[in-house]
Amino acid sequence: MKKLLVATRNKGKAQEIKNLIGDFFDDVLTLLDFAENIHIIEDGKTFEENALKKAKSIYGLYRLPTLADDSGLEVDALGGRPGVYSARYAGDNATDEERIKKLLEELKDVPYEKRDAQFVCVLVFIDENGRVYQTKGVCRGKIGFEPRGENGFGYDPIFIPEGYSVTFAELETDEKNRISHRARAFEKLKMILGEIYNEDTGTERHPWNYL
Ligand SMILES: O=c1nc[nH]c2c1ncn2[C@H]1C[C@H](O)[C@@H](COP(=O)(O)OP(=O)(O)OP(=O)(O)O)O1
Ligand SMILES: [Mg+2]
Repeated sequence: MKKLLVATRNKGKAQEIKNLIGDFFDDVLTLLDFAENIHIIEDGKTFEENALKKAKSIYGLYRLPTLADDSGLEVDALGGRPGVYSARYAGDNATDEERIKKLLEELKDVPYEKRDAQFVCVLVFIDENGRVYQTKGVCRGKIGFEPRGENGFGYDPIFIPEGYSVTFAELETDEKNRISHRARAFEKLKMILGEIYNEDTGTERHPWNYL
């Protein structure tokens, strides 16, 4: 019975991770399944630092295979903000709606041509032996002028991925999970998991190729 612990409290993110992880693990648990109220302070300056901190904190407690996802939205017109502060952009206890409202307000005078942005996802995986692996995925797009769609979570209702005219929240779950920043980071992670857990792939084990 192979377990994976996912160091997240975000329901939407947890669901996507369960859809994206594949069948390397029999059981995928998140912090939402734990009785204890584990709280990790995300004080890193980069997605990489925060993902590593989340993964190490949980691995240190349970010594089981552990995955952390640190992600966020970088808006070109704002010099990359909110970036690593995406979750806390409108204060610690704000809702997704409040974060979206604040971002739209900040961008109210920015024309469509200048509303480029990207979602970034950094995954850190620590295996049962304590080895650390990291992957990253980026998805470019535009910030819309008003929220549209009901699917997904977070900033999905205002993010229009490149090549589309609808928001992430208007896409079917499966479609978002084919093209998102998280999907791209998972494609690389799954190559690594394939090498760690299916030794018969015949490929050499050089995880740094996937950074
Ligand atoms: O696909 C996405 N679609 C919409 N919004 C997204 C996405 N991916 C990240 N985001 C937003 C949510 C949150 O405002 C921030 C991530 O912050 P981040 O610290 O990584 O996650 P979190 O605090 O919500 O949960 P946790 O740290 O427990 O995993 O970027
Ligand atoms: Mg967080």
